[in-house]
Amino acid sequence: MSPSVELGRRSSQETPALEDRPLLSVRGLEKRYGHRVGCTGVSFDLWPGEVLGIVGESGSGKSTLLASLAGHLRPEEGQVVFETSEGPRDTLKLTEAERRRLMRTDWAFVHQNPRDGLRMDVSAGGNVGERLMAVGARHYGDIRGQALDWLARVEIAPDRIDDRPRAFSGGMQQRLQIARNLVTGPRLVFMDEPTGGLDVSVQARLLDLLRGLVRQMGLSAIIVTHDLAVVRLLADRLMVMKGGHVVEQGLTDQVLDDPQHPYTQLLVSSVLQV
Ligand SMILES: Nc1ncnc2c1ncn2[C@@H]1O[C@H](COP(=O)(O)OP(=O)(O)OP(=O)(O)O)[C@@H](O)[C@H]1O
Repeated sequence: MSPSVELGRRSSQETPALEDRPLLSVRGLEKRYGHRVGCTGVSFDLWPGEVLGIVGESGSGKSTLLASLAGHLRPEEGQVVFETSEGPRDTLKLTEAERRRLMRTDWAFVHQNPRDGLRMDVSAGGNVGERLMAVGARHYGDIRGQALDWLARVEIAPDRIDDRPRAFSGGMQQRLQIARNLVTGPRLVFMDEPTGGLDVSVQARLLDLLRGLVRQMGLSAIIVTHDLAVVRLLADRLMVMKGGHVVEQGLTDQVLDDPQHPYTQLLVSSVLQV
């Protein structure tokens, strides 16, 4: 059985070819905290293999948007339509069991703090293997083999496979979290400040690694960051947020080299002055 989530069915007649449709289609998304706006009026399409960066100052609504897209928060308005292997589904209308299945199969979420995305009392190999088992893998030798392969891909030495993440550095923990998320070949990866909280040299190595994996695997990803260097390296397209609104979106190089909105101009020039 395909590891892709089984959600809804449409006949091939009414369903155009997969490549003709976005992987994720978001319309009019709004999340409020009481009277305070978290994010509002957010609409965009994400195409297969595309990486979208979301940038903005602290409090602009980036994390709220990401959490709303990934189903961690319940938005009050809007649609988040994902192209499942069985056809498009509005993920805001999934049952809790369907949503959890989606998070184990087609979707992955890389948290800023690896502790939120790893099981700290389970070995490195176990952390990677657990996600494989969640999609049906049962053969111990295969699971350990794939875990070893993925540890190598994220540059963790094979002799650390039985160590627990708390014995790892911050950078290693983040690389392990990435291996745990990517081992099942998700089709869409959400990343919340994946290089945040790391030393500059560790950040650079992680970014390099992420860029390699994104390209090799043709991953579709949505990456929230306040760091324009991260989106310059990773994102095909950029969305700039301010006060819960998207103020500008477009191709990354276009937005960064020729920003149209005064807020984006400020954001870009403040980085250039550093
Ligand atoms: N749990 C919450 N309860 C009430 N208001 C919240 C909550 N979480 C976020 N907000 C508010 O929603 C708005 C957007 O916050 P959000 O955390 O999404 O911004 P952000 O761009 O991710 O900021 P940062 O980069 O600092 O994480 C802010 O006004 C914030 O105060």
